[in-house]
Amino acid sequence: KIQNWNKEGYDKVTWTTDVETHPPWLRFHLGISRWELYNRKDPNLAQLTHYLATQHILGSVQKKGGTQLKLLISFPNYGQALLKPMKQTRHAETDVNLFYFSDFERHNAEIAAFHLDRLLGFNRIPPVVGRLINVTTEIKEITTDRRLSKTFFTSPAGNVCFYGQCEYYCSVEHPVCGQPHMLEVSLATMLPDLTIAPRRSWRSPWRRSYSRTKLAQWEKDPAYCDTVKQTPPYNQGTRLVDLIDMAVLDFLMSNMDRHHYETFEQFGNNTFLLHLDNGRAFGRHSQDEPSILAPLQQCCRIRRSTFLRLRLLSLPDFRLSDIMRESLTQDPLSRVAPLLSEPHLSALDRRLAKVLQVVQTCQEKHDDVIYNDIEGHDQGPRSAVTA
Ligand SMILES: Nc1ncnc2c1ncn2[C@@H]1O[C@H](COP(=O)(O)OP(=O)(O)OP(=O)(O)O)[C@@H](O)[C@H]1O
Ligand SMILES: [Mn+2]
Repeated sequence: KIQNWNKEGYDKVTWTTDVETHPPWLRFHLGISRWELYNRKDPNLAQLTHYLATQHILGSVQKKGGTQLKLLISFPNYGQALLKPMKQTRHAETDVNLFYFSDFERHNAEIAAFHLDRLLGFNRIPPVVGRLINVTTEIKEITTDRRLSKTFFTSPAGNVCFYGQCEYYCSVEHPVCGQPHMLEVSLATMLPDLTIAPRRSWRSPWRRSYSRTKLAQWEKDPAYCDTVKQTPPYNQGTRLVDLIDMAVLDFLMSNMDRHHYETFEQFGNNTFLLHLDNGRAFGRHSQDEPSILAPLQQCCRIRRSTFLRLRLLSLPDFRLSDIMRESLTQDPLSRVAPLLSEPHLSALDRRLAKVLQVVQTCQEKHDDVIYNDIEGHDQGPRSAVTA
């Protein structure tokens, strides 16, 4: 209907202060709290991902920031998404001779990370959904980005490809290709603009060296956590256990690339940590990377709520691999092929057992391992099991 569209293809804005009139992305933005990005029971979540997966794409341009190629997608209701393309076949394991900092990003890792983070009860990753897009009609023919459009070509196999302009892997040797037009991508809901909700970026104390030859301090000093514990903001509140939550998430999905994390500035230091950028997770299922658990192992501390959730997910009736498999079937791309192969799903169970083993070893040596974050809080389903 012509009257509902202005000339650029955007919907007519009819929002008022009434939430009922808001598009899902705006509800999501307005629902961000000091403690979590979204409420897991909020029906808007399904709406939001449904819109990302189905709405007409109005604009596709390259997104600046970061090192690998990604696009910013615009929708008629003024919503936006961060697109990461499929760069390697879904189940390809990372080359054993590639360093973590040379690994390609995986679109299915972004999707699976969102599901895992939510099932762990964290709610710290912006909702992500998979989509099959037409590279020709939904990027090439509509982009206003000259730097991007210059990089399109037809491959020898007759597929439509592009590579964009960025720091790593943006070259004709690393093309992103449709088949011949259709391409699997991940679409992450965009956070509120930085002008509205500025974020602070923090370097992780357990950041890797990003060098072929050097070790980071935490890899050399077994008492490293003692220093961190005394350093603001880790010396107060939940920041240290939040970092350990992040390490647990990363160990489960084998993400070695957590160099930074972000927080919303307006909430100060007393707030949750955003788990952005999970594209290098789920690269390998046949091996685990114990060093990712260093924060837990070295600090011997974990939130009670996290510990209880992990124990629950290790029980046969709530097995992590089973609920992940189930959860991932809600994603539209699961119709093309499962988003995580069975070996990746069983790796989750194996790693979960390892996390619980580390906690147990800690408890044998210390008596302040479990950080009680539950007392005085709403006794939600997380407390269904007692420690
Ligand atoms: N959902 C989102 N909404 C808004 N901004 C985002 C979102 N996800 C990521 N960003 C921002 O985009 C930037 C790049 O994203 P991302 O870290 O995923 O890319 P990258 O190429 O892997 O970056 P790097 O090479 O630095 O690890 C980040 O600085 C982050 O602040
Ligand atoms: Mn990255």
